[in-house]
Amino acid sequence: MEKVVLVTGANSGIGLALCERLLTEDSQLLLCLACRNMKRAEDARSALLTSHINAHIDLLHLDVGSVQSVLAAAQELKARYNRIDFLYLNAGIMPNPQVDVKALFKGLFSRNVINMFATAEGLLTQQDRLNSDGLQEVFATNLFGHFLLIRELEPLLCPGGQTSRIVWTSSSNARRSAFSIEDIQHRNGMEPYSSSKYASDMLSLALNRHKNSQGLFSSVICPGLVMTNLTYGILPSFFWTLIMPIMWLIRIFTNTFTLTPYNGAEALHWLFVQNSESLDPRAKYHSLTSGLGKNYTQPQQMDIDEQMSEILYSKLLELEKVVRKKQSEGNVDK
Ligand SMILES: NC(=O)C1=CN([C@@H]2O[C@H](COP(=O)(O)OP(=O)(O)OC[C@H]3O[C@@H](n4cnc5c(N)ncnc54)[C@H](OP(=O)(O)O)[C@@H]3O)[C@@H](O)[C@H]2O)C=CC1
Ligand SMILES: CC(C)CCC[C@@H](C)[C@H]1CC[C@H]2C3=C(CC[C@]12C)[C@@]1(C)CCC(=O)C[C@@H]1CC3
Repeated sequence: MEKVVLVTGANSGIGLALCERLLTEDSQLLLCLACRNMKRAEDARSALLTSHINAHIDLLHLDVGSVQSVLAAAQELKARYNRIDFLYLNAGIMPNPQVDVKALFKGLFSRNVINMFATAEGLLTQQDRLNSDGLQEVFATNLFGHFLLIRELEPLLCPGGQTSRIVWTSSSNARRSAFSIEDIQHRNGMEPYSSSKYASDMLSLALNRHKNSQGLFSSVICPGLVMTNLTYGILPSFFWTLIMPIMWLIRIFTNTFTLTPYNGAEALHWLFVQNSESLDPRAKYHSLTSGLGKNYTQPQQMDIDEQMSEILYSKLLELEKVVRKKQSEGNVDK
C-alpha cells in the first residue's frame, strides 16, 4: 500500500528538499504539498515532476496561520484520503528579524562562539503582530495552526490500528528561557520564534504521552543552519554574499552549518525510514553535516519539563475551543 505523506510549507527551502528526497526514497508515495500560495505550490510540483516523472503529487491550499483555512483544508483532506501516514509540520516564519550586532561581535571573541553560531542565542529578536484571528502571528503559524490541523485530522491519523507519524521542523533556536507558560503566544517579548519552537518541542512530547497508545507518534527535528528564504530574510542580501565564504569556512568547524536545504532535510528523511518503536519522544533529531560534507542524524535530549508540556497541551485545547466558538459565531453572523 502506498504511503500518504503531507508536507506543510512544501514549496521552498527545507520542505521542498524533503519532498525531493522522499520521492527518491519511495517512488510509490502519495505526496501532498500543503501551501498557502498556489502559484508557488504549482511551481514546486512542476520542479519535482521533472526529476520524478511518474510521481503522484497533490496540491492543497493551506494557510496554517489562519483558523478558517486550516479547518477548510482539513475538510478537503478528509474528503480526499482515508489515512495519512506522515504529517510533516514544516511551515514556519520569522518576521522582521533583527540581529544584535554588538552581541555578535562580543560573541565572536568569547568561548561561547560555537554555541552562538549553532543556536543564535542572544543574537536574534523579531517583531510579531496580531493576525486576523486575534492571535500572535508567529505562534499561530509555527504552532497553533499545526495543532489545530492535527486535531482536525485525528480520524485520518492511525485509523484501524495502523500507526501514523507527525514530524515537526523545530530549531536549535528553541529555548526554554524564551517561553512563558503564562504567555504561550509570546505577546510580551521579542523572541516569538524561539518561544514557538520551544512550544512545538513541548507539544510533541505531550502528543506522544496522549496519543502513542492510539498509534500516533510525534518527533521533532532541527535542520541546522540552512540558507533558505527564511535565513536570507535575516540580513541584507549583499551581506550574505559577503559572508558566504566565511559561512562555508565555519562549516568545517561546526557540524550544525548544514547550509543546503538537501542537507537540512537529512533528519526529516531519516525519520521517514525509522520504525516508530525506535523513536525517543524526548529527543530532538538533528541534521548534521561533517566538515567533509557527510550528512548524518543525531538525537539530543531536549530540556523539557513534563508538567509544563502537559499545561501547554491543556491551554492549547482551551484556545481551540475559543477559536472554534468564534469561528462558528462568525459563520452564523454571515
Ligand atoms: N533555515 C534554517 O536555518 C532553519 C529553519 N527552520 C525551520 O524550517 C522550516 C522551513 O523553513 P525554511 O525552509 O528554512 O524557510 P522557507 O521560508 O524557505 O520555507 C518556509 C515555508 O513555510 C511556508 N509558510 C510560511 N507561512 C505559512 C503559512 N501561514 N501557511 C502555509 N505555509 C507557510 C512558506 O511558504 P511561502 O513560500 O508562501 O512563504 C515556505 O514554503 C521552518 O519551520 C523554520 O522555522 C528551523 C531551523 C533552522
Ligand atoms: C559569519 C558571521 C559573521 C555572521 C552570521 C551571524 C548570524 C547571522 C547567524 C549566526 C547563527 C545563525 C543562526 C540562525 C540565523 C543566522 C545566524 C543568527 C538561525 C536562527 C536561523 C533559524 C533557526 O531556526 C536557527 C538558526 C540558528 C543559527
